[in-house]
Amino acid sequence: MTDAFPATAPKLGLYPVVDSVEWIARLLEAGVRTIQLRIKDCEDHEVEDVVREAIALGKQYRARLFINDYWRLAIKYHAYGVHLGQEDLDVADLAAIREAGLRLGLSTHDDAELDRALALRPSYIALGHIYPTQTKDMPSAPQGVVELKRHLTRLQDMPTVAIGGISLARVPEVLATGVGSIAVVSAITQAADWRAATQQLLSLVENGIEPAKAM
Ligand SMILES: Cc1ncc(COP(=O)(O)OP(=O)(O)O)c(N)n1
Ligand SMILES: Cc1ncsc1CCOP(=O)(O)O
Ligand SMILES: [Mg+2]
Repeated sequence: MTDAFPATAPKLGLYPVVDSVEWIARLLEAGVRTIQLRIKDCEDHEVEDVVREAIALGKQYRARLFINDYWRLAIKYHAYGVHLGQEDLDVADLAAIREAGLRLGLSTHDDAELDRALALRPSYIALGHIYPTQTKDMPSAPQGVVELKRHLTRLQDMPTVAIGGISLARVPEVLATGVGSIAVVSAITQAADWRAATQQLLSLVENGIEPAKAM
């Protein structure tokens, strides 16, 4: 059996996914403790400064900062973790990520992808997209909360994250599935008042989550 990736918190809580150091800084200041830097379609050298700064901020706030896609830079600057999709798995050096001590989060959309992800023993598994989303072109249909709940039955001892089209109003029905974390982009970045939206999301999603013993 393959070695497991390092553990993360059993429940990751509110998990904003953002595309700049400015967003990382303001959300960490607002109390977010799980966050992802997601900048699409750049070469490593184009994003290196941003990734390095984001990782430094994550450490300053003792936050769980995941780098999407740029796993080489995440290793180079000792990020808390990396988030990879199924296509990324075909090219990333998973052994190097694990040996560097980084946590690994994986995207899944269906049972076959869940099988593949579980076999890799990642730190968390993300399930999506739950609802229609304007933020990313998705080739598949939204899975909805009934399918999410069915998938979660296979993930009893695995930290889980739901993503895709999750608005403040939809949070209660997503949380009712038992998922441990809610990842959002537009619910924060497109909100009329991002600070108020973040506080409302934090109190809904993190109410009742015990502080993790380890990061
Ligand atoms: C928490 C979380 N879940 C899923 C994704 C999507 O990742 P991926 O499939 O690699 O697609 P891109 O984000 O790279 O377009 C995510 N980023 N975060
Ligand atoms: C990156 C990603 N992966 C699956 S859905 C999605 C976008 C989620 O954005 P939003 O929360 O605005 O729907
Ligand atoms: Mg990706």
